[in-house]
Amino acid sequence: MNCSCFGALVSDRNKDPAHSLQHIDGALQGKIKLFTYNELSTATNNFHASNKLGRGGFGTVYKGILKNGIQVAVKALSAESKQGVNEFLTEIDVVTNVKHPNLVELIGCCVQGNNRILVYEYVENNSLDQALLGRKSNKIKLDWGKRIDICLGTARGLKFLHEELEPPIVHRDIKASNILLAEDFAPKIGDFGLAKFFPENITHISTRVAGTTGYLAPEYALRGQLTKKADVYSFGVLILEIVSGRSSAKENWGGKQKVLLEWTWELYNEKSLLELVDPDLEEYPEDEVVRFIKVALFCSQAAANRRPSMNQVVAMLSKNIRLNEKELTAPGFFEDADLSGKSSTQKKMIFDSTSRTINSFPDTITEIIPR
Ligand SMILES: Nc1ncnc2c1ncn2[C@@H]1O[C@H](COP(=O)(O)OP(=O)(O)OP(=O)(O)O)[C@@H](O)[C@H]1O
Repeated sequence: MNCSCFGALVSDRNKDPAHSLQHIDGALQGKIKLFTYNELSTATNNFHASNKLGRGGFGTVYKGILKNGIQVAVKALSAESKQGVNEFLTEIDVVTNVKHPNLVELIGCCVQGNNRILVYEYVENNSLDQALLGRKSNKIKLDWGKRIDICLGTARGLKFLHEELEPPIVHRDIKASNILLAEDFAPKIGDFGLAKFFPENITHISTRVAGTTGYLAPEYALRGQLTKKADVYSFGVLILEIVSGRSSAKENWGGKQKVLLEWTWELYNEKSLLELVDPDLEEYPEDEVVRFIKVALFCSQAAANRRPSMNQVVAMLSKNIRLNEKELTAPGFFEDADLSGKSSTQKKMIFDSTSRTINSFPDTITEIIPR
């Protein structure tokens, strides 16, 4: 599937900073459903607070009902949003025509005056973040069966982005708040605002580091090297959250100052991985839970080239690939990291999110052996 319909438009805009939104509006005609501001204002009861679904880094999301009765999520980008017209177009470019049951569908947009609004399919059951890690009132009871489906569905969505699109898409911000749960709890990956086109013929894109601390792959956080394997790393951290019901953003797991991944490695070494399991989970098959945790460790290895592809991850989760444990080289992978020139905030972010974890990596990690 080809999804590069707006590439030219984005680069035109780069050349011409005075490029007007009206001009863009013209360019979008026929490529995506264009809503008027009035249509969306009516759908959301004038963007009324009672319809507010949440607020993200780029603006506020409202629930709306279109004239034809279809429910939508309307993401109004704030005027002061860091997401400029380029990113807006990138988001549209990336998600238009990209359809998969595990991806949130972009239905249309509105580019009128200074308004930049995205219209997505409405996803019923809030974000995984709220359901799993949120306040008690927002929490949803997710049994082991649902958790398997969420892991597998998310993996299939990512596999689609990485392996089945031309050019492939690296999401760049896989995290629990970007996984929405449908009525039947099927996961849908949303928020493609940070996604970039990723042609197969280059090994990585060196780019401004975006994404969320705690989920960031070390080579991406330290060197800005972005490959599909950065998403694989984040997905590994996400599996740990799903199995444990614990947030990767906190650093107090295992009774000491430890991030979730660090604690998991410790439990792995002690052969007590089941301690990680969410205390809210009443029944679960132990061997399967351990397998999922090990897949998470495969995914979040320090060395990007040791991480599996999403194709392999789907196979590992569905038990089509046998896991085998072998000696490997993870520690010291980033000893040569050059942090000169990084601001103290950048250094803190890097160390918080990655180095402490990397330093505690054991000598033995697992390798995938196809059956
Ligand atoms: N398509 C949707 N259907 C239902 N609710 C949605 C939809 N999209 C977003 N939401 C709700 O709006 C909230 C904010 O979403 P948004 O994508 O703007 O930010 P985020 O992912 O939480 O954070 P960030 O922008 O920093 O990544 C989500 O947590 C979710 O509760």
